[in-house]
Amino acid sequence: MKTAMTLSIETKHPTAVAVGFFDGVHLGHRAVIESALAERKNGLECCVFSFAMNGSAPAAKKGARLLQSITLKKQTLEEMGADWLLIPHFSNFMGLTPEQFAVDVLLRGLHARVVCCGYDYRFGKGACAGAAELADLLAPHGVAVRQIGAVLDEGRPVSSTRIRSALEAGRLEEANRLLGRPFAIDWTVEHGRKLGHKLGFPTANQHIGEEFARPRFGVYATRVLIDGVPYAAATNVGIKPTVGSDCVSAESYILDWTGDLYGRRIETQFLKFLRPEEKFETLEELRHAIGVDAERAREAVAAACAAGDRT
Ligand SMILES: Cc1cc2nc3c(=O)[nH]c(=O)nc-3n(C[C@H](O)[C@H](O)[C@H](O)COP(=O)(O)O)c2cc1C
Ligand SMILES: Nc1ncnc2c1ncn2[C@@H]1O[C@H](COP(=O)(O)OP(=O)(O)O)[C@@H](O)[C@H]1O
Repeated sequence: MKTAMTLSIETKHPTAVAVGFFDGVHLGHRAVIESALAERKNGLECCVFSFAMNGSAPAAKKGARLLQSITLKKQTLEEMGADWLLIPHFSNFMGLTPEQFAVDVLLRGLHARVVCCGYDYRFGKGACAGAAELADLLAPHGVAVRQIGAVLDEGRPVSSTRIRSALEAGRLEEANRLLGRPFAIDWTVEHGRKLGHKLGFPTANQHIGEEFARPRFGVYATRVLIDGVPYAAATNVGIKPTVGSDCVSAESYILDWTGDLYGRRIETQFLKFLRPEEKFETLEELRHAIGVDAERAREAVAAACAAGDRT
């Protein structure tokens, strides 16, 4: 998959373009992207047109915590089989009229023959246009627009907002079901206070930035991928009230693994919520609790693998 931050691609090959921000690449997003991917059999390349929100964002997305880093989004789309991922800054096209976006970007820049969008897609300056306007603008050029209906779960549309709420409330199973795979973070491992080694449970610390979704504070059974190899782990998300911390992090004690992870990017996939984060009276109580968590995590990860959960 080729990735660019531009509003055009460097080949003249005709494409099927999936348009949307696609935060989390959940089941609803997948339906839109799969519609574009299906055009590969007709000789079109599949191009996903997303964007980055550095400083400017569509009104509907302002302040929303993101479900996924750009690296995880790229990885997911690559696994799905997209040929192109475009992630220009939103500010590079937010001022375009609907016609400029349709003709200059989709048609001339991306050589679109088919454009696939979601049930609530908006575009053009101030989000002034939708799928019907897009179809009207592109039909004279022989470009088809497909609007994909909402994918429902328990009668309600799957949405990034719904997934974020489920995560924050500790309803991890619901979040993972709507995502179609486990919620994951892939931040670089940072140094902590070196207390983990003293407790007998070294932890790989991944800081969760302000702009990203935070699962409910507590302990989770997780799968950690180190260079793509999966290991069971027990991960605490929160502020470590027993020892105190000024930022939110995910700290994973990785079972049956030893080595140095500082500065390395690991993927932590959340499989099961085990318990809320607690303030313990003593470090000995904390140490004991982590030992119990580790065994529960081992069982939960084994059960998830046995149930055929994606690795
Ligand atoms: C499985 C697990 C569960 C944890 N649960 C808690 C908890 O309930 N309360 C808490 O204050 N810290 C909890 N922690 C975080 C520990 O306080 C932290 O890992 C330890 O202090 C080491 O910190 P360091 O990485 O800065 O050295 C947990 C850590 C792990 C790995
Ligand atoms: N089983 C393991 N799980 C997690 N980290 C491990 C493990 N074994 C060794 N490490 C290493 O130890 C570091 C964590 O040690 P710790 O004492 O908790 O220090 P810190 O306070 O910097 O997190 C990790 O970043 C990693 O490099």
